[in-house]
Amino acid sequence: MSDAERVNGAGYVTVRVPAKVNVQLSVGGLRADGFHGLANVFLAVGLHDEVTASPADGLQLTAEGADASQVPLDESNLAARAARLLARRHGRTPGVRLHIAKDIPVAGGMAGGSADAAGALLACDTLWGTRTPREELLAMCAELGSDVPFSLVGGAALGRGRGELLTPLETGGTFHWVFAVADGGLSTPAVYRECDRLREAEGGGATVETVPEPEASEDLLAALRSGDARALAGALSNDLQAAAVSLRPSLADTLKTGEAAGALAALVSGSGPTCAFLTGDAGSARDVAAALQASGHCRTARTTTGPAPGATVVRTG
Ligand SMILES: C[C@@](CO)(OP(=O)(O)O)[C@H](O)COP(=O)(O)OP(=O)(O)OC[C@H]1O[C@@H](n2ccc(N)nc2=O)[C@H](O)[C@@H]1O
Ligand SMILES: Nc1ncnc2c1ncn2[C@@H]1O[C@H](COP(=O)(O)OP(=O)(O)O)[C@@H](O)[C@H]1O
Repeated sequence: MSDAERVNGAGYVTVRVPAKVNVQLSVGGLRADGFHGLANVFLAVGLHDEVTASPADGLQLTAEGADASQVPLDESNLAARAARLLARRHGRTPGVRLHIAKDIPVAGGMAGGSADAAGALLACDTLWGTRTPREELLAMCAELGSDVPFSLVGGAALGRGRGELLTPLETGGTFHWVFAVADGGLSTPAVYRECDRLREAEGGGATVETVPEPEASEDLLAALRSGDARALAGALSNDLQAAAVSLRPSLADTLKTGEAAGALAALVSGSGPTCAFLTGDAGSARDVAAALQASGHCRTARTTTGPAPGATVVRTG
């Protein structure tokens, strides 16, 4: 029997996966394995990719959406790597066609590739009827990338280690955000390297011997719990922001434009170059987005809310 016939009745499975913003990204020293220890507070937001898995004899990959041309469709694609990893775990061939409907900016600091990896794992597990235990799925996510476990889980969570060791966090309300999407991405490893370079240039060193172990901010966790946007605005932080701005100085103008238009706070999302603006309500978010759009300091400005649920099966047929 071919993989195409071995599908437990499902013709396709579509999984929806959210983007993230890091409301706190505290970066520790460079570890011997090339990663940095983090206190990474993730918030999932309502920009989504959808990954559809359907039976095929080999592994096929397609993508659609405004940024689809920037998505690698070779072996390096994180969704394809996820399908191969799951197939290997269950001793089967990765017979699947994966289609990515891409709405998360590519290389934008919003974990779009991680979203597709988590989406492909859940879609293939559902299509193949392999019923992988949640803990094993999370371990496979961590193998695929530091941010991938959070894409599966969604909501809000503290990521320790390199970001893969998650503790879910309570949130007391909905936060309104604007995201200024830049033209072109930034490479995550390059931004971490720039962070290390800046630390060394300041004379402090950049390794675990010299940089203190990062900790989650109690004020930030309390603001998330209470749902108080003003309190959250006062507690937002990103240790990679200076490095992202150093590599892309125009981001400073983008951040200022959103603040001047009434955002409660502005910060770079993860490794950037997407800039995130926290606002008090939906109306203020629309105003900030309009000002950003009119300024020409970004390619496009998107309004949305968080927290959003993690990877979810939304359609089967
Ligand atoms: C910066 C963050 C913040 O959430 O996200 P993005 O802004 O890229 O979305 C993450 O740490 C990105 O996580 P992810 O994109 O999954 O990274 P990985 O594939 O695991 O690692 C890619 C590379 O980034 C660097 N890296 C990543 C994670 C980490 N804790 N320390 C690191 O130094 C390493 O150079 C590593 O080789
Ligand atoms: N499914 C995917 N979607 C987007 N990028 C991917 C994917 N698979 C691999 N990549 C690679 O990962 C890099 C980082 O992309 P992405 O996850 O969108 O950004 P970030 O790490 O800034 O959140 C891209 O430049 C691309 O080469």
